[in-house]
Amino acid sequence: MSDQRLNFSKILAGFKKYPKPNRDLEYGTAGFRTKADLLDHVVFRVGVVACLRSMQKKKAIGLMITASHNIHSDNGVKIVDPLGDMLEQSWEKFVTDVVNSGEDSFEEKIMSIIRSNEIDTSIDGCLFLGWDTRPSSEHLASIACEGVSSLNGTVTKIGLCTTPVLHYVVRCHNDPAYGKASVDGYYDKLLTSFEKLWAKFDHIKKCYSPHIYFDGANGVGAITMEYVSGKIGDKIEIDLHNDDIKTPDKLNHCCGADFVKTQQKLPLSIPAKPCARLVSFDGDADRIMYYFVDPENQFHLLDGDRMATLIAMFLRQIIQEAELDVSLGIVQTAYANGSSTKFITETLKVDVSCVKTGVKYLHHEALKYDIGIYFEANGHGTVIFSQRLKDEIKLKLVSDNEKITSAATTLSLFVDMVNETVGDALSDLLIVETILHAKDWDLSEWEKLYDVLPYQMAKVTVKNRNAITTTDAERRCVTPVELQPKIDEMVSSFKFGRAFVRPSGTEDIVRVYAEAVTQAEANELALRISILVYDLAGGIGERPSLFD
Ligand SMILES: CC(=O)N[C@H]1[C@@H](OP(=O)(O)O)O[C@H](CO)[C@@H](O)[C@@H]1O
Ligand SMILES: [Mg+2]
Repeated sequence: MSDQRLNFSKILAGFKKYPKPNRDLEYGTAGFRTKADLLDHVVFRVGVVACLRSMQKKKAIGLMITASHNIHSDNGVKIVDPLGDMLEQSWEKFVTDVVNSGEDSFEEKIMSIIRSNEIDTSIDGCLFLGWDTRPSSEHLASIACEGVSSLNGTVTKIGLCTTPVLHYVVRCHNDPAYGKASVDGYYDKLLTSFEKLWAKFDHIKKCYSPHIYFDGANGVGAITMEYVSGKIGDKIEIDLHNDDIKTPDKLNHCCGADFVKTQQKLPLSIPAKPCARLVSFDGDADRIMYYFVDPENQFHLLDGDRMATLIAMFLRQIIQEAELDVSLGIVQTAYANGSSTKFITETLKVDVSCVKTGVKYLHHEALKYDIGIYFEANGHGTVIFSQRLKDEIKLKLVSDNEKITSAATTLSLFVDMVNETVGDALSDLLIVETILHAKDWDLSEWEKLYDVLPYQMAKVTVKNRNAITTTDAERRCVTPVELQPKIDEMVSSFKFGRAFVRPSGTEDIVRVYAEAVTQAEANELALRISILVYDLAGGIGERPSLFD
């Protein structure tokens, strides 16, 4: 181990320059995320640890500065592992330890990471850095660079980009067979395969309308779609809205995928044009929502569950046509609507599994299938394909049977249109548009696949949210011990009732989810469970009330 790189005085200088406030932070499902002005010390230290991770893996690592759908004054940082996936879980603890350490203990913490991971510190750390449109992002990115430099690592700045672009570029740098490691390479791969697939299904359309109204959340997704619109505008006309990235406080304000999903209503400035196809991205363009307003002015949402089922249905048919013997499965979380799970198992007859909230859990589970489709209900998801599947497709492409080669070509183009590294709103949009176009469907046809059960989500503030622990993919509560029996009793009095509670990984609250046969009952169940949580798990602030 050469100690030349380990110039602790350089790291110490950064620790002194960016002092840590009193409050400790934890690397959660979304990395570190909080008020932007509390993050200087965090990004410096994350730069240091990410550099160590790069040395350990002898591969490039990514750093993304974003707080996704949060308010403009927040920010955050996430580490991307060499294959473009989320940081391995064992390292979440290392990075948390360093971020929270004092000036007197950081050296020991860093040495312990180096020793326990047998890191050869003579290796050059290599990082790719991206950031979103937030006013604080560039400043934080430059401090992250200082952290990396303190270990003499090198940084390639991708600059302003979506989260999925950064994941993609990191993957391609380490695995050049996956694609060209640049923003242009990303667009080129996705859009070229989209155009070719489009041409395969270019028959007369009765139902599919080549027009979408797009909500960019006034974030980086708006820039993406402006570019994409110029490339595919001859196929889909994209009407851009919420594309003001110059006015910071507009970011995610009453718009974006998270707003649409949680509020179940139109975002600002999207026209309530009956039956038009409406789409929202979130602030860093890794989530997407489809929705429409019917002629009676009712709002209809097509969320992550809907996308997973649409994709499974399409791919199941193509793999049958290509005569491929491969496994196909969908991965969901407890937030997936009960009707979607029923439809997948009983009608589609596709394997479905449920995992804990957080994309890393879904991604990991999806790796078990040749085609693993994973989506959180909130619109974050993608599809991953095994090497075995990719090899089988190649064999089918040279089959003598025209139907088989045609299906294999479709599948091969589909694979290239997917950003397998992480949920990607653009890739998901291209996938959904391709399938709707191929099926000649509008959103109401898509919606007819199954009826969703009305649901309600609520938040309860408690003294210590970690007093709530869960099991069975967060569907059952273990502590406080008296809570789950009471939830069971409450749920049993509601037809098709289902409910669960879990501590949020990104906010200091407990989340409550309830489903029932009518909206009024789902609302009531959510409220009753919220009161249980408040009473049994140390609620603070105002007690949820049935009469407010
Ligand atoms: C109900 C919900 O939407 N939860 C979100 C939210 O996590 P919480 O742990 O619920 O705060 O943020 C995560 C990171 O973006 C995302 O993966 C997850 O789906
Ligand atoms: Mg996001």
